Amino acid sequence: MSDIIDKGLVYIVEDSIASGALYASQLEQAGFQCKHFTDGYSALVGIKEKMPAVIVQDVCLPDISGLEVLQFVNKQKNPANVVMITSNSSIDIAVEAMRLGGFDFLEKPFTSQRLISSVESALTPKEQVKVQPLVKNRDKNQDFVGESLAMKTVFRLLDSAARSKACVFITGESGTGKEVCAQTLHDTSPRNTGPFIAINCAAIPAELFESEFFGHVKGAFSGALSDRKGAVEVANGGTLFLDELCEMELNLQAKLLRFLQTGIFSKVGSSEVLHSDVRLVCATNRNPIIEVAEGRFREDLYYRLNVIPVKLPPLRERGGDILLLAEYILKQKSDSNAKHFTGFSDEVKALFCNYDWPGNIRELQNVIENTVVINDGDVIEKDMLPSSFGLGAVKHSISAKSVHNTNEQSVQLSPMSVHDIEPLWQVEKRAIENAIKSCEDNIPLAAAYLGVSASTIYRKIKGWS
Ligand SMILES: Nc1ncnc2c1ncn2[C@@H]1O[C@H](COP(=O)(O)OP(=O)(O)OP(=O)(O)O)[C@@H](O)[C@H]1O
Repeated sequence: MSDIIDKGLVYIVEDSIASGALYASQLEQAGFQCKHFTDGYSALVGIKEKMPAVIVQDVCLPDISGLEVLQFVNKQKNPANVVMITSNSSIDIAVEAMRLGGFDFLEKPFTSQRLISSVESALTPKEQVKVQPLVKNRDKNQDFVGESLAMKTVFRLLDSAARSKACVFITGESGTGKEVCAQTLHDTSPRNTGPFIAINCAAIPAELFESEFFGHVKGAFSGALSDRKGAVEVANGGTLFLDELCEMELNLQAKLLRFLQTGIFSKVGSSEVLHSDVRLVCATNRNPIIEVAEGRFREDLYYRLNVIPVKLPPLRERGGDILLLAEYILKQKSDSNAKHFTGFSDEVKALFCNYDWPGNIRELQNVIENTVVINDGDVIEKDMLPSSFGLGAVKHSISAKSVHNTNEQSVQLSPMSVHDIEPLWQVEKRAIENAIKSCEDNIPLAAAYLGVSASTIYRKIKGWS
């Protein structure tokens, strides 16, 4: 026993004497020292006298609210991380607590394993993390570039989110950097020594999703030739990024919710209960509120995941960041293609600043890469830009809507033989393929003109193969 003692002091703030004693005994067995307070005021006095390593507290206390205790802790010099305990009816308060800087929340009833792993991850001191504009991700060779007010707000939010374990829900148009944002959050969090596992919910066939997510045992289904770990298990101690979350099927949403509430799961084909300590970060380029309203996404899961919402602004709303990113990308692409470009002409800068960038940073990357690859020189001039960029800009100045209207008016409807009627999916396939071709294989741009998200196009393409 002696080798596991002294992991640190934990304050348990819980009005139920029986529950407080239970948590204390579970944590003490894991090597923590515990002190139990049965009301908020005595906890405040204890915190003032000595800051513990971690505080575990019920959000509903008999005298003051758990949120007040949390705010008090965060005003102290070296604040401890606070793990909130909630009942099902106080989830809203727990979510608010995460926004106010709480570290994690445990929904009653929870297992001792869940309590211990949450307290262990909360041991990391708060000062460790700092997300700066122009963050450098050394391992990934990927910066998160931005100096605009809109992006500074995002960085501030990531800064406070990084130190907690709370779920982060990233929304934004396609190509706005949701994955870079998730990676940056992981890299700047105390979990950065653990794995960062990204799953694209749109790219995994529904029948394989559960196994990809939770793993399977040998023989669970035909083709399951050996045991396999799923993303949840592989991401243990790190971050699990669920991209295109709204594409997840409803029955899997129920399983994800259960995992979030309990921290436990079973592999497909097995009843063994496993535990994993992951931080969930989700992203979608759909509007989750509409998905919930239209019954495609579970409301309870949405509120569970949307603890810290991060909205990435479209590139057109980032002002000076357009040129900052353009210069950053130009350097990358010039270096990787052994070219010597150092900047853009004033005319190109003005074009870039006035363009709408429906495909956001991904589109900016494509435009610059295409230009760099087929040209030489020091400065990018207007006539070096790919024709698709000019096309997009002109279309935008007329407005995408008016382009669509013009097309609609020019279609002549005339009766045809029933034998000439094409199945709808073929008409759709042709329209999509034509759009992609017209946009020189730039799928986000094609999606923007077709009025759908890029993920819809990727999904359709996958469905044809
Ligand atoms: N702020 C940024 N700084 C540097 N590079 C960026 C930034 N934002 C996005 N990128 C780059 O733009 C490309 C698209 O970013 P990412 O894949 O993260 O977008 P996304 O929003 O997840 O797109 P989608 O919704 O289509 O999956 C990536 O190559 C990424 O590295």
